[in-house]
Amino acid sequence: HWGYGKEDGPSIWHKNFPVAQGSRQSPIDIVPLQASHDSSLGPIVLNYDHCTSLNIYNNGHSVVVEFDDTDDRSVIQGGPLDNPYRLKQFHFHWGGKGCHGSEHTVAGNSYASELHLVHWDAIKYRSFGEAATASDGLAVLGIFLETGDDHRWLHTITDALYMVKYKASVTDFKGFNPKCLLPSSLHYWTYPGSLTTPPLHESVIWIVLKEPITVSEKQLGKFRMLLFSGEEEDQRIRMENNFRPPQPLKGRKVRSSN
Ligand SMILES: NS(=O)(=O)c1ccc(NC(=O)NCCO)cc1
Ligand SMILES: [Zn+2]
Repeated sequence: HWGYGKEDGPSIWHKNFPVAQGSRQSPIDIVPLQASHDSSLGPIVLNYDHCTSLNIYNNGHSVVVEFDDTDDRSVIQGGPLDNPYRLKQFHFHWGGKGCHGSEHTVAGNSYASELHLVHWDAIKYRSFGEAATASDGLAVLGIFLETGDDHRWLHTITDALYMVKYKASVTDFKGFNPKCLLPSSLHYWTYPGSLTTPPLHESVIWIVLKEPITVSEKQLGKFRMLLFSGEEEDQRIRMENNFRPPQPLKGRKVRSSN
């Protein structure tokens, strides 16, 4: 199976997932000065007030908070999107102690971590699975995390991580609204890309916020106590550096909201 190690990491994924060498792969290095400002790009609008988080689980690659996406209770719309897209889950990517772990980079600089809020177009497609294989089926909102002061709301998540230490462990996680994880500005870059993990489907409209949120090294350290490995496995492999490096732009245009 795929992972982030020497033998099963991003440089090997193309063997089982040839689209890894496709024309619209993610993440990318975003070069602000080369992004084209597009005045037709309106603001993104997040309607998360009636969102219903269900559980938090360790899928062996990241820690994921899942939402009830059986109706349009929490959606993202506006910006480059033609329809409202339903929130399905969010998860993180991070580095090892002291080194960086974001997936997207900005003018070659990486952040300590990156949060992905994954949405799908439930107007046009009947399921997440169907949307995930369509060229415009998914919209992922990327938020950079930099280290500094404690984040006042992230502890709700980090306090639950000990419950999902091992791969495939899951626990209830109700009443969490990810709106508390947004920075003050919703200015963004947007470009057509892919899932950043296998199956690497080229089905994502990426919306990457320019402003990072600040979390403490202590809070980020709690993500690193998670394990890639399952409870029954004898090897205990710390979950860290679960990020794919930037991929070739291949002529794609990155647009800037403003
Ligand atoms: N890192 S990412 O591009 O945001 C991403 C989001 C969803 C997936 N896959 C997913 O949601 N599969 C649904 C069932 O596992 C993979 C990568
Ligand atoms: Zn991700």
